[in-house]
Amino acid sequence: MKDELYLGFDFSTQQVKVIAIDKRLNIVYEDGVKFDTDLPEFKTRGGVHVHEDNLTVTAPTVMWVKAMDLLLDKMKLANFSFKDVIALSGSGQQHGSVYWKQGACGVLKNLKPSLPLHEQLKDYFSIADSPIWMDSSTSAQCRHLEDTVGGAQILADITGSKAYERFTGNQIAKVYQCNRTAYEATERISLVSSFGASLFLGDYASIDESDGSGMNLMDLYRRVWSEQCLQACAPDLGKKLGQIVPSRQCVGFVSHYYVEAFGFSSECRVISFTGDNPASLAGMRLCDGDISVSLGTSDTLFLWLRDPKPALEGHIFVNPVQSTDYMALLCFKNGSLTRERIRDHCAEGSWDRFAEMLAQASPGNDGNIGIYFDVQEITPNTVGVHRFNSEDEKVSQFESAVEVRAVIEGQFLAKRVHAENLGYDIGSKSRVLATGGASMNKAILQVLADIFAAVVYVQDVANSACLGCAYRAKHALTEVPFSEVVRDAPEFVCAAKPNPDTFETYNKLAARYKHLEGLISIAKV
Ligand SMILES: O=C(CO)[C@@H](O)[C@H](O)CF
Repeated sequence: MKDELYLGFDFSTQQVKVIAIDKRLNIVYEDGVKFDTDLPEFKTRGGVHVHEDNLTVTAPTVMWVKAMDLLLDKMKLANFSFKDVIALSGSGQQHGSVYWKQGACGVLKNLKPSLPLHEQLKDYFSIADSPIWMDSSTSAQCRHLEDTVGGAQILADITGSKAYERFTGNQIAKVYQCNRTAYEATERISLVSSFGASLFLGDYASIDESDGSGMNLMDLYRRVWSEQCLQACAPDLGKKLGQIVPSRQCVGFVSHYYVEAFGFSSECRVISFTGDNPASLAGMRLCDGDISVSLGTSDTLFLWLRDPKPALEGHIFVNPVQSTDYMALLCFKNGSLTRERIRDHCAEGSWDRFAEMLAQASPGNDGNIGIYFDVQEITPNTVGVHRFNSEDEKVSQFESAVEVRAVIEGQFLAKRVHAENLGYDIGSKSRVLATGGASMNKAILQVLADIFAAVVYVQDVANSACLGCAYRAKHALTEVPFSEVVRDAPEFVCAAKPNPDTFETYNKLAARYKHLEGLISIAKV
């Protein structure tokens, strides 16, 4: 019987990943290409280049293209049945931007199946190194944008967020101001998500409503570009960005390149790509009332919203699977790379040893609190590593087991405190759905359950963004609600139940964390 497959790709910070599902939602293929190890010629660390100013962070655009070449070749070598793919979609790290040079569209439309993508596209990016979400170099552009529209809260009311350094409008403004020639040589500006869709479409793919919400440029409610925001960032920007489309839009069929080079059906549909976090919301089949914690390069916390209240903290995006609804997101830049640094320094690079040490120190860490912002943090906007003893006195170091517990408790206390700022009720019986690399670590999830006083669930797929895109590809070909399409997906598994004996300890620690984080933020300012 002819199979019916759906593909979900994810252009994330550290790798390009893919998941294939069949019509019963079973995962039938999963793979990835890691930038640092599979493409060492680009000399990235964690998939990125941190520049000397320690604020500018980019990734080579053509590295992402070459990773896609390698991934498709791996699938071909594995005899993946491309001909059975009915539809594909994907996601990309949010906020990053790709600058296509004049003439690039012609090359995209006429890709030669005998050559790899990267060889044909490598000369068609007007900016070779894409700014990405870890960049913090555009504070001046953020202030200008907020001043232009009348202030931070007005910008949040228009776009869903106050101005953030990583948001694409501010990044484009910096390109226009600092690299005018390149900006003027740019025919199209894509997000990483719509760039991925363009590779498959063989044409420029439109930006979707959900990922477009993360640019400080889109009117959140009207779903069109805000003219005043566009003009505040750069001239002729609307033309370079193209139109916005719904996140479930079929943007066309795969280009002849994939039909001839890999055996895709010419009837294989390309469904709009979206941001990695909106895609994770889909992959985790979030329901109203759930809270999701994605523990990846960045840690993100997001929830489904019907009635958004844009604020001066966090973000509101259009919901990727129900366009009348929204999603709230908090992003913590110091995520897995910080945990890995302390694992390497304190636990000989071993997660098993890390888990053993986590168990050596008791919940609450005898009142010791660590705040580890190795790089400029987003939530809140400050940087530095700070350790405090039970008397709130700064100390210069912790012994290893305390340091291990402090980094995990500190990161999760931050998530709880900022979620409560957004109105999340810790006492509610919400489910915490965990995903991302660290969600495979039970010891870490037990701390999450205790701090949130909630049961933590996982699904046996860490790549929720890829899975979400495969689900979205299937959903786009139907007229039923997304929840109907994923109804028979494998249930989430309880990974950790909160220990009630820790509730009082963490209530007190959360209050102290909030106070101490406030102190270090003011000190930074
Ligand atoms: O900036 C973020 C969300 O606003 C990050 O989670 C990126 O999407 C990670 F790729």
